[in-house]
Order: sequence, then structure tokens, then C-alpha cells
Amino acid sequence: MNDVKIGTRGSKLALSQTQQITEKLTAVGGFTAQIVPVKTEGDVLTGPLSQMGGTGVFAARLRATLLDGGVDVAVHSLKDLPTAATPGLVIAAVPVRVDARDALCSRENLVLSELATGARVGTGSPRRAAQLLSIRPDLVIVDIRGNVETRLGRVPGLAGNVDAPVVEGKSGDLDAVVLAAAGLSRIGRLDAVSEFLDPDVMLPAPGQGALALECRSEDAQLTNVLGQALAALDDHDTRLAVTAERALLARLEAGCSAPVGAFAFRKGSMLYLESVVCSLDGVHSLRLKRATDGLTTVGATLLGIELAEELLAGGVADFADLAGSAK
Ligand SMILES: NCc1[nH]cc(CCC(=O)O)c1CC(=O)O
Repeated sequence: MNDVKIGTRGSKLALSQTQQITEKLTAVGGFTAQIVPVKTEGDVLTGPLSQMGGTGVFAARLRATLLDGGVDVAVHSLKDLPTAATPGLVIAAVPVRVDARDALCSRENLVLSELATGARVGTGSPRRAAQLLSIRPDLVIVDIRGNVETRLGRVPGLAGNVDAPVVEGKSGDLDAVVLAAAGLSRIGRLDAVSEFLDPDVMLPAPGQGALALECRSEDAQLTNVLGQALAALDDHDTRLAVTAERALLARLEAGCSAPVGAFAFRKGSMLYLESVVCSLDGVHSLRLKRATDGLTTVGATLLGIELAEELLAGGVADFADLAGSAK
């Protein structure tokens, strides 16, 4: 097989993670590959991300390109991938997860507890906003969008030396932003981090820090060179963790901008899953944990479903906008 086409979004983050994956795939598979940036709806539309409606803004175009043969593999950030299966496509590999935590990137390198009363913190994520407000109700949350560099540019001193596109003419107007550590790491900007927020403080989005390598179902066969190379990149523990997190999200019928955090990890013979659902103002929240010794994707799926049902029984639908449509 020659010149496998690897599809990705065109952002710096997407290109850098796809480059790393492509190097591994070609080394394992012994084929050549070509990276094909695909413009997605999410790159074209403007307006607050949380109002762009439903999940999968970033993934839909890539999936369509995969189905029509324009690319052979799509590299997705797993947290941006809708939980519903796409007929004809499979997630052939979930490579080992990097840091799943969120990170505070602030002016003068302050940690969360040191931010001034009423400090302006940028995030477009209701999940991050709600968890920030539950610890620091005084903070002023500013809805921001744009790629990672653009968001860093909103904090004085963090713009870096890249010419990040300035969105709505705003830069340097915030005290801090919250971004995924994984994204910062992948573009080489961990220097901007003032504090890594542990899951005790802020539970990440389901799938955060993990990638999904998707291909057409017929190409995932192990009799196929591409299928073998993809299978070699799959990490079982990461697969179990994200399977539990995504099963929970699916059972809650939560949208991508719902205030739901979830983090699972395997330790020894157990898979642990913890989740939080918050009201947008951070005043109400329910946080629960569960574990299973069923270390299979079926066991992980059941764990996610059971924890979601406990959250629903605890009344989260009464205070949280699970559909994530209203702001
Ligand atoms: N929603 C955008 C997005 N999708 C994936 C990442 C990078 C981290 C990851 O792979 O989980 C980011 C940026 C961010 O949330 O700061």
C-alpha cells in the first residue's frame, strides 16, 4: 500500500499531532503517507463555539472525506468526536493518552488561588467555566474562541513569537485562560502553563488528551497493512478509559458543550471513573466515582452507563443543561 492519505484539521495543533501519528504509522506499517488538511465547518464558522450547535462541528467534514475516499485515516482529538458511531467507519486506534488535565495560563504566572478578585478568565467551555466558578465564584468568565495560539494571545506576555490570528481585534485583555495541557504540549507551549489543574479541582472533558484514528471499516481488518499499523498504535488502557468516559457522555445524552467532566484511568486490576455535572454558574454540582474490575470495552461501557444513571438519579438534569444548547 502506497501513500496512505491522513486527514486532519488544518490548525497548528491538529497538524502537529497528525505529524507525530503519521511518523509512527509509517514506521510500523512500512508504507508512505501524505497529510491532507481538510477544512472543517468549525474552522469556517465564527461566533461562540458553544453556540454553534451540537457535537461534531470539527469531525463531520473529516468523516465525510473519509467515507468518500478523499482520505484513508482521520486523526481526531477524541474529545471533539461525537459519541454516535458512523456507519462504515471505525475508531481503529486510540493511541496512548498524554496529559488529560486542564491548565491555567495566567498573567504573571499566578496560580488559581492567587488570581485577583474579579480576575477575567477566558474559556469557551461551560465545563471549565462552571468548575472555575465553583471554586472561585468571584471570577469573571469571558467567552473566547479561536485556536490555542489565539487564546494564549488574550493574556499579556503569553502570545509567544508566533503570529497568532487576532480574533475580534482582542489581545492581551484577560488575566488568564484555561486550555488543555495536551494541546499546549503538542504545539510546544507548556511554557505558558502557570498551574496544571488536577482532576480533583477540574475534571477534564471526556476523551481529553487522547486521539482517535478513524478509518473505513474494511481497512481496519488485520489482514490489511493499514489495519495492522493502526492496531499497533492502539493502547488498551487508554481505550478502556475513553470508552467509559464516552459511554457516560452518551448515556447523559450530553452535547459537546454540556458542563460535564469525566476522567477514567486503569490502576492494577480496576478501571476507575469519576464524573461531575455542574450548573453553568457552578453553584450546583454532583460529583461521583465508580470502579469496575471488568477490564474490557464492554465492562468500561457498563461503568460509564452506570455512573451516568447514578448522576441522573441524583437529579443533575434539574440543574444542568445537558443538551448544552442554551448558554
Ligand atoms: N476543543 C478544542 C480542543 N480539542 C482538542 C484540544 C487539545 C487537547 C486534547 O487533545 O484533548 C483542544 C484545545 C483545548 O481544549 O484547549
